[in-house]
Amino acid sequence: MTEFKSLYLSALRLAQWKHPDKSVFENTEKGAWLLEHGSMTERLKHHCKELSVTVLGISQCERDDLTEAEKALLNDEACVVRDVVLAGDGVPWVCARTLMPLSTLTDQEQDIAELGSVPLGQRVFTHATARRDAIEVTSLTIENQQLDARRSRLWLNEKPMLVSEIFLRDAPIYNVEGALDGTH
Ligand SMILES: C=C(O[C@@H]1C=C(C(=O)O)C=C[C@H]1O)C(=O)O
Repeated sequence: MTEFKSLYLSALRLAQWKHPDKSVFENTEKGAWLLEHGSMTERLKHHCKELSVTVLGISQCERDDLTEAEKALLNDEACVVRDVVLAGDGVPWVCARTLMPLSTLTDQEQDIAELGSVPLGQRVFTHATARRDAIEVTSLTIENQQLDARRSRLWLNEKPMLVSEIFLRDAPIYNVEGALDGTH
């Protein structure tokens, strides 16, 4: 799993995010994935029998270690960082890094820092107040593979988290057949 931490998570940390050009993504399968406002977990589950989450690490990121964009999108405060790999039937599909401000992890949201192998989306999107905004995208070339990635802000009880996801080479986002079934 160290490959994921060094290769993919560091690429996510250094990514240059861009606002998606709707004309490029509108009515495309890739756009449907990258601009998904609902649960990515649910979307991925439609393409496998079992979706699993492996936690690569839980750490703390001090305020000064956030980028200016991360400070602006969050509450400009220290965060818990959750690094995971999501796998469909054992095949790694998404590497994800979530910044959770300490003020988000309060009251009913205290448990989110200790989700373990429960997918974050499964916890967040069962709540009526859950919503996603500030979706940005990029393309990352890692080991000669061009991979799609996105960053978005999740809100739960009006408290933010910033989720970055890189879609690994076997992810269904790249599966043209997946577009044929029209389900997700
Ligand atoms: C935010 C979501 O949760 C997914 C699961 C994650 C986790 O368990 O840490 C992180 C990012 C997402 O791919 C989602 O399903 O939309």
